[in-house]
Amino acid sequence: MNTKKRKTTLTIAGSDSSGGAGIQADIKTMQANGVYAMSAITALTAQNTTGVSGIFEVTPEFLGQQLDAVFTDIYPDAVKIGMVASAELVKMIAFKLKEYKAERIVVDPVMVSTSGSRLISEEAIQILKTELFPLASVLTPNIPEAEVLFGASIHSAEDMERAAQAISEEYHCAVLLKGGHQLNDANDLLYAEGKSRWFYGRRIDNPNTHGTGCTLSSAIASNLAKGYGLEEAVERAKEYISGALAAMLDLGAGSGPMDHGFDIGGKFTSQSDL
Ligand SMILES: Nc1ncnc2c1ncn2[C@@H]1O[C@H](COP(=O)(O)OP(=O)(O)OP(=O)(O)O)[C@@H](O)[C@H]1O
Ligand SMILES: Cc1ncc(CO)c(N)n1
Repeated sequence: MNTKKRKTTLTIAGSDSSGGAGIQADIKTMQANGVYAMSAITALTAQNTTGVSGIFEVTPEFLGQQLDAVFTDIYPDAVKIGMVASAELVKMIAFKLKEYKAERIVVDPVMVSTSGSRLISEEAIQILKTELFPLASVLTPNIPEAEVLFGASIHSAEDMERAAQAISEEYHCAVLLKGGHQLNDANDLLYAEGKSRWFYGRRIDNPNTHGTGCTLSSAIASNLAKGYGLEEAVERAKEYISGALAAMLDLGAGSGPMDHGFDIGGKFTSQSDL
């Protein structure tokens, strides 16, 4: 009998019925990056490329049950956290991650969907800061989220540097400030262990950007699970998202999903470089 092992990842996030963001984007990304994907769902959303029409949260107890089921059996090598709408759910996640001593935690502080719907309460943002950020290996805010955390607006590369450093120092974790909301380029800034590094991206002329944030954070978690250091994990994730956007999939009436099936030559799925 020939059996094999595989590196494992867990996404703790909301479901997107249209499959472009949330749990579905995370699982597609993890699969495409060669790791085994598991999920603990915080909420169901009724959502498509044009907007979010409903949110149905699970109870904190049921989220806890999902986390117990995963951690006591197939222990994840890395964890990605996405949409968590309420303070009680955030508290449950923090409690379980500490109980199970989870490592390699990527926190995407999802606040508003690509289509403009609010996905988190004000109270939950406060609890995220105090309970979950300190457990993170890296936080991945976009520019509007970083403005909320930094408390000032961000208009330039220098503003991004100041904000990433301030957030990193305040919450004692690395920060990847994503530049997808800039007009002319798609450069992301990593601030970790007292130094910053830019990851330059060519801006791809594709209006279908539903789930870019979920995809990037899941690709980073996959790479951390595979054993890459943070900088290399981000570099490879940036390459992955650029490829998924450049594949120019066009589905739905609004901002459509990316293409996770573009991995020509198995560069991302390969386990041989581990
Ligand atoms: N048009 C684009 N061309 C190239 N890269 C892009 C483009 N849009 C976003 N990205 C990249 O996608 C990643 C996600 O960034 P973005 O700022 O869009 O996240 P987000 O706003 O959290 O995503 P979401 O829309 O899912 O909430 C970053 O690496 C960013 O540079
Ligand atoms: C469920 C879910 N998580 C995250 C996002 C962010 O784009 C979204 N639109 N939906």
